Amino acid sequence: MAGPAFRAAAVRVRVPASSANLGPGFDAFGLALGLYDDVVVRVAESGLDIDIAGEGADTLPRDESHLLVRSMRAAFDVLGGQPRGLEVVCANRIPHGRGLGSSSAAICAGIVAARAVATGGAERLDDAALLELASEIEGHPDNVAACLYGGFTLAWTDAGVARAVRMEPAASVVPVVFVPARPVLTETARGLLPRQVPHVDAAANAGRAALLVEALTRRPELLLAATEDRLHQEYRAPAMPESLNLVNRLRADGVPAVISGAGPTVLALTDGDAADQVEKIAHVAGEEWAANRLALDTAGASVLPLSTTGTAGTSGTAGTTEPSGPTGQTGSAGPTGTSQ
Ligand SMILES: Nc1ncnc2c1ncn2[C@@H]1O[C@H](COP(=O)(O)OP(=O)(O)O)[C@@H](O)[C@H]1O
Ligand SMILES: N[C@@H](CCOP(=O)(O)O)C(=O)O
Repeated sequence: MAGPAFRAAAVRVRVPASSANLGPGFDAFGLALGLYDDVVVRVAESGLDIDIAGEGADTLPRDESHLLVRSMRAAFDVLGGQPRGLEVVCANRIPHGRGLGSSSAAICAGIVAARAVATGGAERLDDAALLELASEIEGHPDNVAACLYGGFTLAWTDAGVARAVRMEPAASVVPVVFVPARPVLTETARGLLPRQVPHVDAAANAGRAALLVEALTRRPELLLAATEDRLHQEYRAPAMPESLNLVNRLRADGVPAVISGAGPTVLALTDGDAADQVEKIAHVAGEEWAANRLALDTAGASVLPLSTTGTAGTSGTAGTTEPSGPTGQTGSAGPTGTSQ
C-alpha cells in the first residue's frame, strides 16, 4: 500500500487526564477526568518545531525525544509514511508524574493527531489498532483506554494485545483529587511492587474489582467496599507516605479514596450532593491538602475545531475547560465504543 498523503490544514486534539486502578483494578480500570491537554499539529515542509505552554514547558525536550512526537512517529510508521516536517503546539494542563495519566494523554494525543492529519487515517489505523499502539508505547493499557474512550474503562491484554470495554460511570459520581506538589514517576512506583502476592490478597482484589463495576456504574453507595485494594497501594507507601496516610484517613471516615494510578495523587469518589461532599472531604483531609473537584470526561480523545480555546494552566486543575465533544473537522477522533 502506498504511503498516506497529508492534510495541509492543522488539527487540534484534546485528551483527558485519567485515573487508573481505582483501588482493586490494577492495570485494568481507568476513569477519564475533565482535565485536558490540547495539541495543535500541522504538517510542514521540513523540520520539527515544538511549542509548549503549561506543564513541562521548562523541562520537556523540544526534539524527536518528546513523548508526543515519538508517539506520532510510531503512528506514522503504521500509517505508512512520515511527513516531511511537523509543527506541534502543546497546551498542557495535566500535571506530570502525579498519577493522572499525563504520559498516556501525550501518547494518545500524538497518535490521534497523526491519524487525523493523514488522509484515510481512520482506515489505516482503526480504533482497535489505536488502543493497541498506545498501550504498547505506554506499557500498560488502563490509562490509554480511559484517555481514548472517555468514561469508565476496563482494559486487558490478549496474547499481548490490548483490548478494552467502555462503561458509563453513574452521573452522580464526582471525582475529587488531592495533587501533591512533588511527582513520583510511574516507573519508580511500579518498581516497588512485589513479583508475587499472597493468594488471599489476589482473591480479595478480584471480588472488589468485580464489585466496582456495579458500584461505579449503578450503585455508588457500594464504592467504599468496592475500592479496597491489597495489591499495590500499601507496597507503594514508601514513595508516597503522606498520600497513603490521606487515603487511610478518608476511608476510615467512610470516603471511597484510592491512590490515583501509580500516585501520589489521591482520588476520592463522592456521590450525591457534590458541594456538601467536597466540603466534608476537604475537612477530613485537613489544611495541608487542597481538594480539587473535577468533572467526569465522557468524550475521550477528540479532534476539535481549530477555534476551540482554552489556555494552559500550570497546576493540577488550572485552566480546566470542558470539551465541546467529538465534533472536529474529521469527526470523532477517538474511539467511541469497545475494542474486543
Ligand atoms: N504532555 C506531555 N508531553 C511530553 N511528555 C510528557 C507529557 N506528559 C507526560 N510526559 C512524559 O511522561 C512523564 C510522566 O509520566 P509518568 O511517570 O507515567 O506519570 P503520569 O502519572 O503523569 O503519567 C513526564 O516526566 C514526561 O517525560
Ligand atoms: N496501572 C498503572 C497506572 C499508572 O498510572 P499513572 O497515571 O501513574 O501513569 C500503575 O499503577 O502503575
